[in-house]
Amino acid sequence: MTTYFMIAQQVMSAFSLNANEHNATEASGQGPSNSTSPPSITDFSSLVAFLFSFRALTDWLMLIVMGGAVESLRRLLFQLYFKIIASFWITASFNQDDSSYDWMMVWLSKKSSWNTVRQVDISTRSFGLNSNAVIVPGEEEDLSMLAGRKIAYLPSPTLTFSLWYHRHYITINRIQTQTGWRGSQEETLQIRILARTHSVLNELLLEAKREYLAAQDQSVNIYVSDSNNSWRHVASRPKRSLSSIILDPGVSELLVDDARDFLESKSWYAARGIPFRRGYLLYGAPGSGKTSIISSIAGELSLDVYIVSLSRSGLDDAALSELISDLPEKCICLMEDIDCAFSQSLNREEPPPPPPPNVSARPDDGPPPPPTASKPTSRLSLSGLLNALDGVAAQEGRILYATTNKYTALDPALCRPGRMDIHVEFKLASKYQARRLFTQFYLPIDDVKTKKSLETKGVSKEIDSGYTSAEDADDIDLNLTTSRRFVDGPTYFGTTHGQHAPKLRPKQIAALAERFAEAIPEREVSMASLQGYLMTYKIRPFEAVRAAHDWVKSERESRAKRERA
Ligand SMILES: Nc1ncnc2c1ncn2[C@@H]1O[C@H](COP(=O)(O)OP(=O)(O)OP(=O)(O)O)[C@@H](O)[C@H]1O
Repeated sequence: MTTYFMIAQQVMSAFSLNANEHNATEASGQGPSNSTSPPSITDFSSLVAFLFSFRALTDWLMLIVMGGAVESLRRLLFQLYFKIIASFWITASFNQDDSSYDWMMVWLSKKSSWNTVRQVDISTRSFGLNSNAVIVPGEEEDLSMLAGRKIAYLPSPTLTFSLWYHRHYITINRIQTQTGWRGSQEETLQIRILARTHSVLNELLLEAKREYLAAQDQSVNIYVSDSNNSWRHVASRPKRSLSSIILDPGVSELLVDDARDFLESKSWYAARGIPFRRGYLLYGAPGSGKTSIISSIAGELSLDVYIVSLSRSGLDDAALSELISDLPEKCICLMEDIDCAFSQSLNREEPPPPPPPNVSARPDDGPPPPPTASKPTSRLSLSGLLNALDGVAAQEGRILYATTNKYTALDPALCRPGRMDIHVEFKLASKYQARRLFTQFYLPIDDVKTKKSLETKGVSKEIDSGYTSAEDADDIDLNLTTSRRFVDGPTYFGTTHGQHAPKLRPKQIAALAERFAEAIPEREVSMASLQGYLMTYKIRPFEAVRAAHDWVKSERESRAKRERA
């Protein structure tokens, strides 16, 4: 320590000497010099010599060691302090891309404490919900008819919020981090709970998940793969009842029962060492209900649907394998139009198609060449697809549905059991289907049920069933057309929603449906076109029956024209 005093003395004496010299110069009348006069060389050299003397060096060393020790101690104390504090807290982070983030955001948005917070974010994001789980109080009554999107309070990302949950103090932070140079942001929700054990976090998570799923009970979640090969939630669709899809007798039951049985048989598969996977190949005519039945089954079994678009640009074997292995344990994986995944036929034995004819070589007056297949956009190979379906990385528990209109174009390896366990053909409409579609179209069972339940609750208000209340259908003007010309109003074609169909008695509908089915030839038109036809007669069931013969004739003609072309 004495060294420090000596150094200080040396420095002081050097400077005081300098100052004396400076004063003396000014006093002698020579005025201040422009250049600052340096301290004398002997003083500096003695100072430097002193600073680097052995005694000084040991003192320096001691100073460094002591400083280091004090700093280490300070850091240690702080670490200890944070560890002690952290031991009272449980911190959970929820990444924006994960479903749990949506659960928590919906859970938070429903906390009444947001009503009193002074700084909040307002959001119209539904977090994957179709329902009114995310709303600002009072919105339901005032704006629900007008607002397509519900609004909610969310914690502002700039502040830390706190609330009490089951007598535990919780702080909430929304952390936004810049992820790319293009300014894209990633958000993490961080929840800290003042608790010693995880039980309160478990409770909170289960509550959030339960509430979320309850709000979502009436919808099916749709996920698609994005360009980064990760799954992104894109929509929640209302569940479609199985009875609304009219297939040949037994087909719906076969598909649903088999899938349900599969989901309950995990241990059976494990005991026999068989991969716990199931594949269904739905093939046949376009517009025959393949996609519709899959979405219905998803609703029936409460499964999310993950759509793999095989023709997506940039999708290669590795990306597909990554996507499939990233599927959740129980879900539906849907590959639509599996035959269109490749530019070439999905048959390994078939040679590739010949190159398109040279345009200049074509005779000028010759017929135009047949349209060539569109350019391949995905870099997927058949073996890549086969590996993704049942390779080592393939996800257990998933149900695969593949649809195609060209069954014979598929490679046998793709269709073999283990990859596609059940193949179901979807044919063009039968008379049975036509009859049931007609009945369903003009006798909406759900509306009848809703009306009944409202009546039993004593609600006298007439509900809008989409049907006129004419009791006697025979009184209806059957020649009513959907095209109307008002004196001053617009001219339009189609059926406006305000126009209602006559309310028919079940017996009348059955008789009409029978006549309608007689007019529809067996397996000639698709269910989708039948549905389209009935839509044009939405309010005119009698006319729909009367015009059915002509419609079938015109359908045949246009099909023949298409085939000739
Ligand atoms: N069997 C059916 N019962 C009720 N509606 C049907 C049926 N088949 C088709 N539809 C209706 O036709 C439309 C198209 O059906 P969907 O997309 O399910 O057919 P698809 O067989 O998947 O056609 P594609 O092979 O062209 O994809 C839907 O609006 C659906 O309501």
